[in-house]
Amino acid sequence: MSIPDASSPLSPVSELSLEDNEHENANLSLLFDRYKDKFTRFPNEKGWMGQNLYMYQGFWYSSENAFSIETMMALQDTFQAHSTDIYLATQPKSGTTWIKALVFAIVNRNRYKNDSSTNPLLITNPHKCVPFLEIEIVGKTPTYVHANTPRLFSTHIPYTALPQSILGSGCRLVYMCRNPKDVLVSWFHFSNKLNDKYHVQMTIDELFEVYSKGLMPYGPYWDHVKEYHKVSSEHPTRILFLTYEDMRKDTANKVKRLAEFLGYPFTEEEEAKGKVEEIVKLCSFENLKEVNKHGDFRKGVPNNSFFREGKVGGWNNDLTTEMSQILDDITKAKFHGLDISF
Ligand SMILES: Nc1ncnc2c1ncn2[C@@H]1O[C@H](COP(=O)(O)OS(=O)(=O)O)[C@@H](OP(=O)(O)O)[C@H]1O
Repeated sequence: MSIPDASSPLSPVSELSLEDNEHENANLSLLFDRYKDKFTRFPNEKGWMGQNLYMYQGFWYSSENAFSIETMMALQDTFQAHSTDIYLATQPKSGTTWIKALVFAIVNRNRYKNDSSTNPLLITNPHKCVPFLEIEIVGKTPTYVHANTPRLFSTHIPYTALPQSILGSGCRLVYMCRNPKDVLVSWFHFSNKLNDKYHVQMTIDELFEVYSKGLMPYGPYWDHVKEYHKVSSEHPTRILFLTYEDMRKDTANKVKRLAEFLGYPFTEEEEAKGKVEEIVKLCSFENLKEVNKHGDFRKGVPNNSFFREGKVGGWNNDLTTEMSQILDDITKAKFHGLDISF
């Protein structure tokens, strides 16, 4: 696989923008109406933010937003993967934004110079550099993803619910997971930044209650991780399984591993020139937080809501000893016999 060089046509940064518009919303509701009859008959329960979550093939989905059960069903019916695509899969709050930045930076390292007038990572949210798979299907097609190869997408969809064309395409997929206690606490702070959008607040006790039952969008957390872990151990050249904690501990070596896996290994010359460290710095929490101080990713979702403290083990400040023990017990039972540690 060749590395795009500086002579490849550049995508203007303006093309990376994925703003809502009325026309797209109309297309979206037409498309989604098709699935309503079906999913409203699925088992449902109240979960995150008091939303009705629907159970489909063992996982819970919300409805009527871009990350919905309708979107997932529409993707299953229509999405066409390319064998050169790269997919980044995560449970929400597990480091999605970071892995998007890293993979975008690795793949495009010869396309964008490290200057703040051209490099998208110095201008915009990593979520706009690597679109969610969901956005593609709802008509908000960013020109960037078609203009450049490989196409980069991210998704929170569980492995078994991915569109068949992804499963059969032979493309590469990176999965990143994170300590479920830090994931819960990250959800907690993020959710309460979305008051304008949802007009609800959840206490940590309320969130703990639904989270530990798996009643979150794309939950249960544990089953999501287990599925990707299993397929990664069966197909290690196609699916790379990473943890947020390992990435944090040894970012430079993990970036090299990631680059190799993706087919974009660093040359000796690049390493000697400090290219790996440059990418680590470009995608660091501090840098991305600074770039995303202002503005909204979507209506009611501020860019800065994706950058809180980026710590390993920060759950300590918000969870009680009892909550921690309950989550540890669930994790121990669910991950029994698997080499997953945080
Ligand atoms: N560059 C970088 N390095 C390390 N950590 C980072 C980085 N960018 C974001 N974060 C932290 O990731 C948490 C948000 O998770 P996600 O990006 O998965 O959220 S989302 O699913 O896209 O909504 C959230 O974690 P918490 O700080 O614990 O809430 C972010 O702070």
